[in-house]
Formats: sequence, structure tokens, C-alpha cells
Amino acid sequence: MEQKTNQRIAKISGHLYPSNSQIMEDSSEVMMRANCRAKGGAPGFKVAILGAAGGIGQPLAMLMKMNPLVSVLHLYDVVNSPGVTADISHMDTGAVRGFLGQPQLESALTGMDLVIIPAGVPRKPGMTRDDLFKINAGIVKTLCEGIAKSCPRAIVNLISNPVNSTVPIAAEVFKKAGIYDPKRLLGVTMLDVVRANTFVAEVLGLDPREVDVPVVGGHAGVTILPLLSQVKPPSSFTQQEIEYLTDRIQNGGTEVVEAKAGTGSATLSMAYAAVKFADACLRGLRGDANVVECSFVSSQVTELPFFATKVRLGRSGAEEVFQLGPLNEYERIGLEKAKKELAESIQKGVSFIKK
Ligand SMILES: NC(=O)c1ccc[n+]([C@@H]2O[C@H](COP(=O)([O-])OP(=O)(O)OC[C@H]3O[C@@H](n4cnc5c(N)ncnc54)[C@H](O)[C@@H]3O)[C@@H](O)[C@H]2O)c1
Ligand SMILES: O=C(O)C[C@H](O)C(=O)O
Repeated sequence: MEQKTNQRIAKISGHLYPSNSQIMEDSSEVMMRANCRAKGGAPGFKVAILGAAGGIGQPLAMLMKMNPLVSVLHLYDVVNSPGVTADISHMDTGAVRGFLGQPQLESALTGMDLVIIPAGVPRKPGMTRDDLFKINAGIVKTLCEGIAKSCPRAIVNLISNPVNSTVPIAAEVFKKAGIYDPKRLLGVTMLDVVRANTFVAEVLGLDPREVDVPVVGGHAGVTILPLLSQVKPPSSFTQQEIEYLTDRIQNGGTEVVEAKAGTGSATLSMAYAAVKFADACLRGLRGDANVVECSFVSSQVTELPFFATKVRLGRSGAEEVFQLGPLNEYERIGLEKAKKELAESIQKGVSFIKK
């Protein structure tokens, strides 16, 4: 008995510092079994993060590892995932497995309930999100082809920019593969909501946790449209406050890019927002009632094929897409500007696959 236990310990500890990804996968399997034994095989959802070693990926992985709804976390990247996985595996929470490079994408994705994608390059000062299209469009295409093959029923949370184009790219890839379910593809615009709650709370002198600002449209510049007329708790703003808040929310990403001065864009607040959104998706998957968040999804709310509004998250993803509600004149003008830019970004994404 003692010999058997020693063998098991030797097997685990011998693989704790993997020198290559294969060993890491083997060791993770052993560690996962050990974790399951220790937790009595805790039930929960299987979640993969693609781009897990990046600026967003690492804190996102850490926070998802702490989420009690997650039983198994898969961390995939084309670099550095062994180190990130070894580090995170020491947290005394659910199981984690690491995957490195394209040959391991299939294993990383097989059996996943939720796939979160923060893979791709971030902005530097002076760039727009659209400037990232050239590199990130191809990355998102490849990863979505993997999802179509290995976990076609998974809910997908797409973070990689430009979200206004990468979500249409993902949709076209899934259509091509014959597995597209619009409810399961969700562009992550949660950071706009998180920022809006924070900035509005500052102006109102409230705790941001008590504030709820719907942010609709898309995720770039004028396409980010905060609906300040629908803030909860109901609040009124001067025209000057409306203009200050709208501008700050629309340019929150640029504010961080400039402050980081060439070293990247929002990572920590994004990881926080991504976890808030992923947790809502998992609660929806579990069957909780009234889980409502904003997301950039397939939509009939406007004439555009994709648009961000509040959606109700359920067992099959975005089960209900809510209408915009009453807008004031300032918001109606903003909506027209947002739609013009969104139409071009969506078309650019669609053409990238259909070309
Ligand atoms: N939706 C949003 O609100 C939001 C907010 C912030 C950032 N972003 C976007 O998220 C993306 C990532 O930002 P970041 O700061 O984490 O960048 P980063 O460069 O720090 O990390 C990106 C990671 O992606 C990995 N990667 C590259 N190609 C890959 C591939 N083919 N498969 C798997 N992984 C791959 C890289 O190795 C790296 O680890 C950017 O496009 C950024 O613009 C979106
Ligand atoms: O601004 C960026 O490029 C990153 C992200 O989209 C953000 O809003 O912070």
C-alpha cells in the first residue's frame, strides 16, 4: 500500500516541472486525477482558454481556476503555456491541463463546454483595433476551425480584436463547417460595461457595484454606445456629463493603450470582465434564471447581422436578444454613427472567409 502511494507521489512530483508539452500533458492528467480524488470528483464545466499565456490569458486563467463552476481548465497557447500551467496548477482549486502549439489544439478543445479566446496581438499607441485585423483574423479563423472540429457545441466567448470583425469571421467559419449555432457565439463587450459602470458611478458618487449601464452596438470607438438614459439606478445627467461619459467610455481602451505606452492594452480589467462574462455564461449553462449581460451577437435588433445588446444567457447560450428600449435624441444619433462603422467591420470579417 505504502509502496503504491510512493509510486503515485513519485509519478506526480517527477512531472511537476515539465520540460516539454507532452510531459506536461501527462503530468496534468495525473494531477487532474489527483485533484479529482481530493475533491471527490467535483462536478462542473470544462473550460478552455486559447491564448492563455498572454497579458489577458494569464490573469484570466488564474481567475477561472478560482471559479467553483469550473471543474477542468485547459490552457492553450503557441508559447509559454507549460510555465503558466505549472504555476497555476499549484492553486488548490480545480484541475488544469496545459497545451502547447497547433498539434495540441484538438486535445485542448475536445469535450469543452466553454471556449474563451483572448489570442492575438494587442494595440500600440496610434493604432485602431481594425489595424489588428491583418494578424488576428487568421488566428481567429484557425482557432475556430479547431472548435468546429473538436467541440462544435461549445459556447464561444470571443475577445480577440477587432471584435466587430472577428465575431463575423467565427460565424463564417462555423457556417462553412456546418455547425453554426448563432446562440453559441458571443463577442465579449463586457469591458465596455465594466468601464461604463465605473465612470458613471464616479460621476454619480455611487459604488460601481450598484450601477448598471447598458452598452450596445459593438466594441470600437463610436460603435461603443452607452445608453445613459437607461442607467440603473435611474439617474439624470447634464449634457456636459453625457458628452464626457460617452467619450470616456468609447475611448477607455485607448486611455489604457496610451498609459501603457507601447507595452500592450487592457489586460487586468479585461481578465476581470472576461471572467464576469464567462461566469454568467456558465450560470446560464447550469440553468440559472434571468442571467442577462451585454454581448455582440447575431441579432435582429437592427438591420445589421450582428449587434451588441443585452442578452439572456441560458443552457444553449444567448437564448434571448433584447431590444434596445427607448433612446433619447443623443443616443439615436450615436446609433446611426455606430451602425455605419459596424456595417463595414462586419462585412470585412465576412469577406475574409468568403473571399
Ligand atoms: N474584447 C475586448 O474587450 C478586449 C479587451 C482587451 C484586449 N482585447 C484583445 O485581446 C487580444 C489579446 O490581448 P493581450 O493583451 O492578451 O495580448 P498578448 O499579446 O499579451 O497575448 C496574446 C496571446 O495570444 C497568443 N497567441 C498568438 N497566436 C495564437 C494562436 N494562433 N493560438 C493561440 N494563442 C495565440 C500569444 O502567444 C499570446 O500569449 C488582443 O487582440 C486585444 O486587442 C480585447
Ligand atoms: O483598446 C484595445 O485595443 C483593447 C480593448 O479592446 C479595450 O477596449 O481595452
